[in-house]
Amino acid sequence: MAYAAESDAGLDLASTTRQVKLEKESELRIEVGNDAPLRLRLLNGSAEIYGTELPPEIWLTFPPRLKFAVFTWYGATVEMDGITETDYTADETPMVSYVNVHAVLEGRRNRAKASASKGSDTSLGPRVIVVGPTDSGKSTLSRMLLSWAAKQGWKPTFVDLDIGQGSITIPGCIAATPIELPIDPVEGIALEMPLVYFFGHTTPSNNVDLYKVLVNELAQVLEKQFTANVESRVAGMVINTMGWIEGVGYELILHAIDAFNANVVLVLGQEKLFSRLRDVLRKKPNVDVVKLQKSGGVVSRNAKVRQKDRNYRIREYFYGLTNDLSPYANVANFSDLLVYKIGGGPQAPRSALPVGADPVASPLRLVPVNIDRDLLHSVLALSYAKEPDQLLSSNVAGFIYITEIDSQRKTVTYLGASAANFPSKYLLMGTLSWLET
Ligand SMILES: Nc1ncnc2c1ncn2[C@@H]1O[C@H](COP(=O)(O)OP(=O)(O)OP(=O)(O)O)[C@@H](O)[C@H]1O
Repeated sequence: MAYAAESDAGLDLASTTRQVKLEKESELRIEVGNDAPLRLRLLNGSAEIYGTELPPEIWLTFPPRLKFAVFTWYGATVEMDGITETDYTADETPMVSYVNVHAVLEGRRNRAKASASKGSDTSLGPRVIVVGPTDSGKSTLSRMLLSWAAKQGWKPTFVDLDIGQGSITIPGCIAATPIELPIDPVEGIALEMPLVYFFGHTTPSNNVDLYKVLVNELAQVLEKQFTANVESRVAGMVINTMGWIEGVGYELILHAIDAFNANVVLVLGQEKLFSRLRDVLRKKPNVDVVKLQKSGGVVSRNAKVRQKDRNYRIREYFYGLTNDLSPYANVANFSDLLVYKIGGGPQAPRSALPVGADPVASPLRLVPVNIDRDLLHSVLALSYAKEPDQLLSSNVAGFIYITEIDSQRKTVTYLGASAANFPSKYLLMGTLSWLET
């Protein structure tokens, strides 16, 4: 695991170090200060961060603003060095109910594995979808369930449908990746080759039809992979969702449950959503709807903080969590790039339509984008499509950030995360932009 480890040598530990003793089944909740990282180590006992065990004695470095909890099942002492925004211990947590869910999922994985070894190719592991309002701890619970499963040697698939605050790649995308090791508390998910679809907006209301198409596409690709890969199939998936639970948001939850054939729905922190889903899903005997309590440690984030977090995620894509990556600045000719948007475009004039029909915008229409200064500061996705008509159904290899447009020379300057060639000439654009600061 890529822990940010350091030795003690040469460090002045006198000023801000302190020890915290944690009783069994309690947690230390921390918000790292805004300006400097925090170092923390486990001195004795055992403890975990969102399902991943801490190594004994090794200092870990947590970046500014990170919010997390160190939980212990049996008691532990940890040492901290640095300034926190807040830190306090809490002995009331929903962790026992969360680990009970994990135990039930383990049972299902074992049963699926046993039936697969008897030759059944219908052996399906649990497909868990985590739903609830914003800031109910959905991502955190998803992460725990994945890390606990990986610790037992399973390779569950993580599906992140949260285009606002996802944890696999930049905002505006839905994505999936296998989890082979407990998730690193500092670095997050170790990515080999995540399967990423570019929606291009941070709220689904910009194009609900496109969002559904991409969810279906991702679900179908995973279904195919599961058919070929018993290990993934029996480990199942954990699907994280957005916090939009009313109106269209609610419809999109039902759509995702159907698309992925979810068989366990975990509802965090909202009675109303739980009873609505339980009533609607009663028709499906194979789907269990389970209500879980929200942790008191979950930190609420307002719209401004969410926007900032999105910018950090984009920055992290190009520069790494601790500025450890060097992006590539490149120049391309306008003619080298074919940029498309999905949705909108000129509507058919009323005169061209049958009497009584209303002109509607076409949400799935491919619209070529002229390269001009409007593209400045846009984040574009590099599609695997070989032809324009594959753009809707193709996943993406990565992203570029447009830093300069020279209309006279007809060149575009952009930042890319790697020097590798683009997978094709086709790029996708949405409303995602970033101002590098
Ligand atoms: N027990 C805890 N102690 C301290 N911080 C926590 C705890 N649980 C969650 N958090 C923090 O609270 C924040 C919100 O949690 P999380 O991202 O899991 O919520 P969410 O429901 O997925 O939010 P969203 O709807 O925005 O996706 C995160 O920064 C997370 O690290």
